Amino acid sequence: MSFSRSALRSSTSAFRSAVASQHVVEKQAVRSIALAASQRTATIAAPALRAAVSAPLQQKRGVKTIDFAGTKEKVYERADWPLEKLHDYFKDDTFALLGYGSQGHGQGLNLRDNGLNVIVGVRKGGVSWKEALEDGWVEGKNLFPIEEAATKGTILMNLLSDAAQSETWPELKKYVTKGKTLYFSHGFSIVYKDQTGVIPPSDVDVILAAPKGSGRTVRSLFVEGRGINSSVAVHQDVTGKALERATAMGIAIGSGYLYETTFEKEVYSDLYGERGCLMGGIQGMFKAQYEVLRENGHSPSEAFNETCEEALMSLYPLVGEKGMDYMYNACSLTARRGALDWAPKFEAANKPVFQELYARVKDGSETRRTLEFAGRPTYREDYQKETDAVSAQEMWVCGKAVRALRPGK
Ligand SMILES: NC(=O)C1=CN([C@@H]2O[C@H](COP(=O)(O)OP(=O)(O)OC[C@H]3O[C@@H](n4cnc5c(N)ncnc54)[C@H](OP(=O)(O)O)[C@@H]3O)[C@@H](O)[C@H]2O)C=CC1
Ligand SMILES: CC(=O)[C@](C)(O)C(=O)O
Ligand SMILES: [Mg+2]
Ligand SMILES: [Mg+2]
Repeated sequence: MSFSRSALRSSTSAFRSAVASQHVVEKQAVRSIALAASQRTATIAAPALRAAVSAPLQQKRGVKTIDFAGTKEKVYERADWPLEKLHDYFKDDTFALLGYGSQGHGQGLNLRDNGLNVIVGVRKGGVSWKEALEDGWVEGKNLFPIEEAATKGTILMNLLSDAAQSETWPELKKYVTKGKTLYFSHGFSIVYKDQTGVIPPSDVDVILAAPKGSGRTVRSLFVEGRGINSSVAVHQDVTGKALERATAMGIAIGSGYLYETTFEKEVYSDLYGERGCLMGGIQGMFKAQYEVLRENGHSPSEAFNETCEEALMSLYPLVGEKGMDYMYNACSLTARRGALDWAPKFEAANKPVFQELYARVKDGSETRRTLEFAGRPTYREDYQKETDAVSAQEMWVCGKAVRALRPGK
């Protein structure tokens, strides 16, 4: 008897998740030598390993309420859902992943590697269709036009673009029938229903697992045996099991930890964050700093190194790894003194901008703008023009040259 591809995949991914869980245990210093030994033999004894690893982990953990800086919040984790449990839980389900953008790619491949029954539904002949074929999805087997996938699926994963979700809803809602589960990775369509028109029938569970990062990272962390943080929420609970289902799905798509929230809180914070510190804010802050350096006679490379390169290659990764205080302590006393003095000034200057942004997210202005933009017949060209203009900024042209000089390139 030879190994089937999916059996192989599920045993290797079981190994990955076991190894990832192992990291957590290591950190807690409760790792036993016996477990380490079984980990080394995992490739030849995956089922035995799974049993050996998951059983003790289940007993040791199970913490559901964690104190985050004085506020207790609910968190679910991968150790609660060993692969066998996921397989059993979803044994009668077909995940119909509708859309194959950044999230469709990451979540779809992770579900597939976890050995779950997943099919992809995208427009035939579109860019996503081609990309899905390149990723090994097979037409007629696990790759279908959207309507066909929606018919076959028991769990409809709406991973179309947010604008396309509202555009396709009049057609798609026919397939959202009693007993199915409707899943999103964003609260957009549901929360801004007055703008999107997405109002699910009252006899289906409506759930969310929203990775807090790019779909590319959803995939790369999973492949490394780690897992992304995701938010998890329930909009409609018909079965009484919606939260459990959302949690199981969050793990199945490759999350490591799941943070419980609501659709509303998820979408408000997400739209706010990406416009702020995650994307819009850093572009604006970098550019302002760079320009003042240039206005004062500094060369492009000096301005870029002192603004972007040092931030991204040296100091920010330290913050990510061990916190702001660690990064401060890794810098000179001179730098620390100045940063402590200037941080409150930046905070005061930025806070009104953040307040305005949050209000615009909450009152629907930001989603209205997105839908209006995506509805323009020329939106692709318009978008390209705007991002080309960013790439053409001297700072990023210079950045290209600096990146090319990184040792090891
Ligand atoms: N990008 C990310 O990393 C994150 C995204 N999310 C959320 O996940 C969801 C999916 O986002 P993302 O993965 O970025 O995908 P995109 O927003 O890039 O959307 C891409 C998909 O939508 C399809 N699509 C677009 N227009 C239409 C249409 N009119 N009819 C049918 N299909 C259409 C595309 O198909 P085609 O190729 O055929 O055009 C493609 O498969 C969104 O809700 C988003 O907010 C959440 C967390 C992070
Ligand atoms: C990657 C992510 O989570 C974002 C920035 O919110 C998004 O792509 O919408
Ligand atoms: Mg996000
Ligand atoms: Mg977002």
